Amino acid sequence: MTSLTITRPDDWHIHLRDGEQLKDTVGHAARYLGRAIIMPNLVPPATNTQLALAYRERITSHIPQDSQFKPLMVLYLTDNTTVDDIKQAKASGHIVAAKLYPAGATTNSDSGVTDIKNIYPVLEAMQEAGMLLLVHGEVTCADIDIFDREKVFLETVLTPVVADFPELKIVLEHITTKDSVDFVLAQNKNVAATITAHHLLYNRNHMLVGGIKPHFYCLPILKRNTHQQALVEAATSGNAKFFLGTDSAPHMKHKKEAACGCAGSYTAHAALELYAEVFEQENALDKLEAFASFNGPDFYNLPRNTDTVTLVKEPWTVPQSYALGEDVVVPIKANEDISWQVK
Ligand SMILES: NC(=O)N[C@@H](CC(=O)O)C(=O)O
Ligand SMILES: [Zn+2]
Ligand SMILES: [Zn+2]
Repeated sequence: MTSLTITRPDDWHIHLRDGEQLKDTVGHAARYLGRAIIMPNLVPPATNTQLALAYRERITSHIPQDSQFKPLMVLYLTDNTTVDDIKQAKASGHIVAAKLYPAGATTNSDSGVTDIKNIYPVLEAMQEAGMLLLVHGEVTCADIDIFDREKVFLETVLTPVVADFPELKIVLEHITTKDSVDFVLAQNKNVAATITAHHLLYNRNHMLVGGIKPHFYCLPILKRNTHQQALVEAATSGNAKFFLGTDSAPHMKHKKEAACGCAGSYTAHAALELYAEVFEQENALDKLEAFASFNGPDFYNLPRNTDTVTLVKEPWTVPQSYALGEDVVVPIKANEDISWQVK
């Protein structure tokens, strides 16, 4: 196959950052995505409607005229989020979900939730309002191994939440383990998951064998290849519980290539193209449209996009970096070829 036309895709988990970086991150995201769920882990985080809507304005000011890109905003949950915060967010019409960052689990999560019980009234209000809960699913206990943090989160946090809020729609974001695939499959229709391109393309050997590769360091951390294989099977299965969320997370080059490097991998320069490589390898290009363009809006109860984009098989070489404000970001597959591009 040398050309593939699908319904315009959306990205159900992306980081655009803020300030001088926005023109660059929005530029990449707005090239062909219809919508994107914009992560709220800014400094300071977007913890209320006013902050989220102001952030939305800053994003939209960078969307090119000819793009139809639409940012979907997310509220950052803290121990202090109130039921009223949820009601206001829902009423705004622009905030479609709230995000659970266990405090300390990932980049800019220090203001996150320290104990899930602290937000039980908020989860109740979200369930009632029909607002989705997005989850960074890792525990943060010092004595739990970093490779086990997602699995332990399923057992100790998510299992009770699903039992206590059966009507709450939950997206387990950027899943990295077979445990999460099995968990999501075992739940009712209100539990789904996003999968990144980098977790489909890589496992921890890519990050650690032959020298440490900081641009593969993201959270949840890349796991062993058996987990990678389970993710590939889930993504390419056509099952409606799994959909596209790149978790494209730009960090300045010098903050990644450092003695203590930041977590996050940048994929927005080639989001759909990277997934296409995986789906092609699996002989599953016919399933790409469901994963990229149908399952996400269906789960969010939003209309599917009505126009199309076309991928063509014309190899190109990824630049070694892209502008990111005053600095640069090193993308996934820097200096390597990608066989697909969006026309
Ligand atoms: N995935 C990451 O490793 N980093 C993300 C945060 C997140 O999504 O957990 C970031 O904001 O940089
Ligand atoms: Zn996360
Ligand atoms: Zn993320």
